[in-house]
Amino acid sequence: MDGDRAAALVEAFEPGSFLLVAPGATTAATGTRSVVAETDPDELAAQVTKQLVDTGAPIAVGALPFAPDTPAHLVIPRSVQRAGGVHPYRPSVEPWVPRRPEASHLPDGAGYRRAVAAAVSALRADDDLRKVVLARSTRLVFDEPVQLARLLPGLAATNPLGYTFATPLPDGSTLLGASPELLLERSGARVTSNPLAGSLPRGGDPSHDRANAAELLGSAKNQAEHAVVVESVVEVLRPFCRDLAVTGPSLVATPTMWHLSTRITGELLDQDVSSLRLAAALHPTPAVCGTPTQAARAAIAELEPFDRGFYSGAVGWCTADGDGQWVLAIRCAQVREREMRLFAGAGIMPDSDPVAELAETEAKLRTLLQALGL
Ligand SMILES: C=C(O[C@H]1C=CC=C(C(=O)O)[C@@H]1O)C(=O)O
Repeated sequence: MDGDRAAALVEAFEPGSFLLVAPGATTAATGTRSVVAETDPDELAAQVTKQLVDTGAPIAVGALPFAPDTPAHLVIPRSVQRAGGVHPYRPSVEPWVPRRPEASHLPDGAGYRRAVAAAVSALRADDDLRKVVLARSTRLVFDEPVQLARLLPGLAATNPLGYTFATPLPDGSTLLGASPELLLERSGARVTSNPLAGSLPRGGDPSHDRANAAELLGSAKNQAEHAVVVESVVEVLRPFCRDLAVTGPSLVATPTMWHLSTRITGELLDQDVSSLRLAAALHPTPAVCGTPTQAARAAIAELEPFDRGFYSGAVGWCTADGDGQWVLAIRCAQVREREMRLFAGAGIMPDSDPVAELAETEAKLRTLLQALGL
């Protein structure tokens, strides 16, 4: 059965290789024929297509970073295996149950609330600045190396609607996560994006949970935060597509969060434009950066005390014909030996409440903390 094949791919994961477990498809890639590391989006897409054509490899896989001056890390793999969806999925590998790690936070809770308050002041003082996404990072140090192969199956199993991924980074570390958000998918001429923005944590009991969902749908702040993202995705895709259809917003749930979600679909005018080129054009959407992009980037550089690296970039794959799937690198961590750096951000609007935004990042961090049993 295809589900069994997909499960076998998930459970055969080895550090250094690539895995993307999407709702209807599982993609695994191992080995490195070559790496494309470019900053310019046109050059990146062109080089990846050329290498795919030259080598005959079925797909390129990898990650785009957050910062525009950091090169992407795209790998032409030696071997690719693909299967359908894995869900419903019960892992047969024993989960990794680490002993409690040492934890440190950058910034700490008070520091994050101060950064949100500063962003709110900037947003209120400047009519052009509409939204800034501020992130924080939690560093966990375990007493043994992180067991990626025993962590991934559980992460995939508990996120059936999400995109569970692991991808190698240029410094030898791994980016691992379970993203709820599809940046861009291209299949032939058909293009789909599914921006999420505007969130509330899931409630503990069913009535609290339903109340949070209703509150999110009725929240003017969250609807405005969401609209900014949809507007930007439509604006970027419009020149490439005919017949853009926008459906939403509706609610989607992850195990830890409620999100506002809009589905945007279109038909490509020119099929020479690859999924990678489109993903690079969309990136960074206001779901991870803010709007306008340059001003939001400047605010992030001033208010976030760490380099995002590949967090809030994109992870995915692309064929020589240009088809592919790219998801936002969120609900993720960078893993190296005994260390995991988790990241979570929240969209800050002029009426954001620092306490609520901190709680939102705590809930987002739980995607990985729960998979670790913490
Ligand atoms: C930036 C993150 O989430 C984004 C995606 C969905 C909802 C978001 C929000 O409501 O703030 C964020 O824009 C993250 O999880 O680190």
